[in-house]
Amino acid sequence: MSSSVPSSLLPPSPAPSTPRPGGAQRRYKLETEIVYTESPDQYRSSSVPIYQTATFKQASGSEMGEYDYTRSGNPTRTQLERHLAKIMNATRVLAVASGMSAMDVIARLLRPGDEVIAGDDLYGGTNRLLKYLSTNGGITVHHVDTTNVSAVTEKLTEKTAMVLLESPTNPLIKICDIPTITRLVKDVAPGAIVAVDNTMLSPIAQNPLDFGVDIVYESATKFLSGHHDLMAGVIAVNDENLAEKLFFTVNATGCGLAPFDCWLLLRGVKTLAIRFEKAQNNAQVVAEFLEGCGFKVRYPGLESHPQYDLHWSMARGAGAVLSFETGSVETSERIVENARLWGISVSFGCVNSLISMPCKMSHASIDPKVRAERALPEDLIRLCVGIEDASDLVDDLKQALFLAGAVKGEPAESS
Ligand SMILES: Cc1ncc(COP(=O)(O)O)c(C=O)c1O
Ligand SMILES: N[C@@H](CCSC[C@H](N)C(=O)O)C(=O)O
Repeated sequence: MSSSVPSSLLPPSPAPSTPRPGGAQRRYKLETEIVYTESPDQYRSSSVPIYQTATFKQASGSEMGEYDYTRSGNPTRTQLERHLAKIMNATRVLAVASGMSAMDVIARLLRPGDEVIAGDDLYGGTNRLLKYLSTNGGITVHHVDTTNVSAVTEKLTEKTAMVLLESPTNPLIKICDIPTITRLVKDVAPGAIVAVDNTMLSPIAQNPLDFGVDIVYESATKFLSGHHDLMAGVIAVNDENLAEKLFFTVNATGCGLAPFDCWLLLRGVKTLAIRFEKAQNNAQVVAEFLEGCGFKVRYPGLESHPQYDLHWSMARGAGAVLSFETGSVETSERIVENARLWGISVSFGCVNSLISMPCKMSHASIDPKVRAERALPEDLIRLCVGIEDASDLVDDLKQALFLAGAVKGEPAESS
């Protein structure tokens, strides 16, 4: 990289941290790196300053500074991107306006005639964008069961330009073998990009870049920020050419994350480890409770999960999102409506616990016929577990299940 390239455009270094100026560099454990941010601020401010500005003045008409215009680069965004690069084991991270914006930037690598292989269970918004591209962009999209490696490889051809994976999937919590699929894609279609949506786990629990995938992206609206107070997306890569292509689109389309949202995300990410651990512990308690009630529960923390061993070979945690079926849409609706502590809301990764019916909410944009073909149960309830007291969460579910007629017995403490 030439030294004439402004540092706003340089790949953020995943270099070790230097907690004391001039002191020895050291790579700390992830939980430590997450809270430690390096800042070149002239006043050594503890919190990274918000550069709430659209433009930057230049020294003269011919001498251009590091930054000129916030669409192209902003110091607060640079700090965020460098921090995320460190915790995502990436050489370059791009912070954009939302998770779908991240997906859009990645999708602009595709050309008419290209083929994409994606899951048959995936976030509804991703499905919608892929559908749009197949209808209007000359892209062929194959939706396959990614838990079956052969189902993916059978669709690989010289036209395959991208393989798009979620693991766990949203909302059926299916797990795919990311390292094996990546290796096979690289063997058969070396030019194809493997992109993984890591939103369900975040870098604290899984890092697909370590398995050799080309791109990891996340909706930072979820765990990374953690409070449902901003929309953001992040794209992480280790290939500088790829990074430049993606950055071109970010700059050309103007989807870079705004300075205040960068600051909020930087603030939120510092508590990721502690939030995630608590939410995940709660999710385990809730999953075991529901399984104990006799429901079919989908959660990789349960040994009954069909890809339990595979999941734990890739991930350091089970996450805080689980889903279960009740056998009846009406029963599920009653459960959702009787929950009090669990907010009826889309999204996940928030400190508050949420309950939803994917087919009516987050995945409503998928045609009902397609949902049926892909065996997405209409009665599915998705729980996005937060950091409240676990017994309060279980008590609230107990009373909702009882009032909905989904379980027999006495309602729990539900005054
Ligand atoms: C797995 C997954 N990926 C991507 C997205 C898109 O993120 P955003 O809502 O930030 O655009 C979502 C949710 O919206 C999601 O659940
Ligand atoms: N109306 C929104 C729904 C957003 S769903 C958000 C999140 N990914 C989830 O899974 O809950 C839309 O149409 O995109």
